[in-house]
Amino acid sequence: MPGKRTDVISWDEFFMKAAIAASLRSKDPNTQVGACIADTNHRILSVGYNGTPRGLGDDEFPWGTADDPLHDKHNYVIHAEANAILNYRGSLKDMTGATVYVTLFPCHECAKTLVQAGIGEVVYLDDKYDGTEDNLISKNILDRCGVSYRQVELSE
Ligand SMILES: Nc1ccn([C@H]2C[C@H](O)[C@@H](COP(=O)(O)O)O2)c(=O)n1
Ligand SMILES: [Zn+2]
Repeated sequence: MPGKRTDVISWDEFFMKAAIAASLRSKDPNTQVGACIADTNHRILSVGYNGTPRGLGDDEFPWGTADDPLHDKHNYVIHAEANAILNYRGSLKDMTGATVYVTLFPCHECAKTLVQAGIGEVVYLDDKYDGTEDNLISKNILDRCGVSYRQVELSE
């Protein structure tokens, strides 16, 4: 009788790959972000990616940045983490102790939202805005609110 397979992917890898898959739906030409929220029983609660609000078609949306705030994508896009929380259709009142897997370290607005949703841990892939003011505020919020965070590397 053959033995069981042992070279299965880890839970970290599984959920991060789900987040990466979600990011592939993003129409943002510069930064595509995906998020996957998993509970402590290794069940996926929700996924999301950075995109436009319903009613603002992401195909027609001008995905640029501009000095004029009216024409800057940052003021319109819903972030991947926020979409993952908003997309949740389960019956939990909050996501206490759940982990969010996100392909980019959360911004400070998402950090606040994740805290308030009860997320206990952030696992991230990239931290390309490390050291920026927004990134420092985000880490300050997570630290002060007792949300842990760690970076993962994928083997391939
Ligand atoms: N944790 C994050 C950070 C950023 N986003 C989104 C917001 C924008 O669509 C894009 C960032 O664009 P960039 O300033 O790099 O041109 O990523 C997110 O969803 N989650
Ligand atoms: Zn954000």
